[in-house]
Order: sequence, then C-alpha cells, then structure tokens
Amino acid sequence: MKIAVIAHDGKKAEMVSFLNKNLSVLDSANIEIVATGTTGKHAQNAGLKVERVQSGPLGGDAQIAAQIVEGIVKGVFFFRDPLDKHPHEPDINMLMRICDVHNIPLATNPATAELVLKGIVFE
Ligand SMILES: O=C(CO)COP(=O)(O)O
Repeated sequence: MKIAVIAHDGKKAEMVSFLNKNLSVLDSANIEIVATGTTGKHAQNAGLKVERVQSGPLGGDAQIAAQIVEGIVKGVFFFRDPLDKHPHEPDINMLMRICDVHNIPLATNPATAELVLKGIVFE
C-alpha cells in the first residue's frame, strides 16, 4: 500500500520523527511512501526511503491528489501548520477535498496520524 506524507515547514521535523518512530510498523506492513518535494528531502536526509514528487507550492499537492484519483495513494498524512500562511492554499484545499471525494483517510496532525496508521496496519 502507498501512503503520502506532506508537512508544512513548521511541521517537517515532527513528520520526520513520526516516520522514524513508526519505521518498523511501516516496513512490516510493506507501506510505500510518496512525499512532496521538501518533506521528502527531509525524510531522505534522515535515511528514510521515500519517493518524491514536486514541492507542494510547485504542484506537489496536485500530483499526490492525482495519485489518489488513480487509486494509487490510499492514505494521506498531511501535517499542516495552522500558524503559517501558504501561497498555494487552493492546492491544499483541493487535496483535502479529493481525499473526501475518494474517502481516503487524511491525518492532519501526529495524534491522528498514529490512529490512522494503526488502522491501516491492522486492516
Ligand atoms: O507545501 C506543502 C504542502 O502543501 C509541502 O510541500 P513541501 O514538502 O515541498 O514543502
């Protein structure tokens, strides 16, 4: 199963630590990860194996949405920063809408991500 991970700048460290903490769970469930460009770079720099698409503001959110529409991505972990502004807010809203259109689990903070991951693993 493939999941997408995305984190705004203020949340990238939290995303890397969430992935590191759950590394063995992700591996044992054969979960592949696709990430937006800069989030993926941070994950790769921490030694994690992830596929990268474009950076979010350059269309990465749209690329992940397309993978949801195509039935490739089955869950989204999107650690949004509610205290920052994002010039590509329309793309962010579009991605969240596409998750709802296709009934794809969407975790927007680490607490929810833990619960969703448990659900995915024990599915
Ligand atoms: O902005 C983002 C999602 O909206 C994240 O993109 P990056 O991972 O490229 O920073």
